[in-house]
Amino acid sequence: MTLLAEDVWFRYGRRGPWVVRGASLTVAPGEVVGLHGPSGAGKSTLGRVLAGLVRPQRGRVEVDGAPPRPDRRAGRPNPVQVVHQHAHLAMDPLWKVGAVLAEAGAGAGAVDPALVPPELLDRFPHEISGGEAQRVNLARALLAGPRFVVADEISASLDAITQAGVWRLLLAEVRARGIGVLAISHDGPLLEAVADRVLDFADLAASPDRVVTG
Ligand SMILES: Nc1ncnc2c1ncn2[C@@H]1O[C@H](COP(=O)(O)OP(=O)(O)OP(=O)(O)O)[C@@H](O)[C@H]1O
Repeated sequence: MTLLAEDVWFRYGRRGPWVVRGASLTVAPGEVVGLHGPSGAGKSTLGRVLAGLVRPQRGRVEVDGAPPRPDRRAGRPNPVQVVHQHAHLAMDPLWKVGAVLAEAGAGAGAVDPALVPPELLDRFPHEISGGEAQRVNLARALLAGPRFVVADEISASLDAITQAGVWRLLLAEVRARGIGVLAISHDGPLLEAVADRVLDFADLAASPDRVVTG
């Protein structure tokens, strides 16, 4: 089961500039692939395309031969889960952490206490730190039983020690479960430290003679 993007083109609106221009990549099970590039390059957009949250105008995205999407009839979540940079924004401020995780399917003992310590469960999002909130979001994504995780600048707002802790926990979980990760960041050294290989967003673009016009 591989996450595959082949010659993907994406733009916002019918006349907007191409943000993703002929990108192709694969992420294998258990592999951590870094995606590096400057701010505004289109990395998050490509991440959203890979998770099936938006459809490319051209090209294809597949997980094991099928587009990534939830199977609501079978009650199966999307096999590609996204974790975003702004952890607190991804949580309902009126829901306690325990309720957030229960909604994601957490039964007793389903969440590794190293990831979300039990004392956090009875707190509201504004009562936990940014690093703790990001760990809750990682736990929520993992509860969906994903085959792949798009980790989009997940540690950009955290200090170095908290950043290292979040990555250590995520890498332990994905290695243990054979989950593939696309780690998106503008931080090259971070990606070199956590990823098996690092792709440069600029290198994913089609050569100039293949650029689509119109
Ligand atoms: N919903 C949207 N509608 C229109 N344009 C958008 C939308 N989202 C992003 N863009 C534009 O697409 C381009 C790529 O944005 P994107 O967020 O994918 O870049 P990025 O490389 O992830 O940047 P960053 O590292 O700052 O998050 C930017 O020019 C941005 O303004």
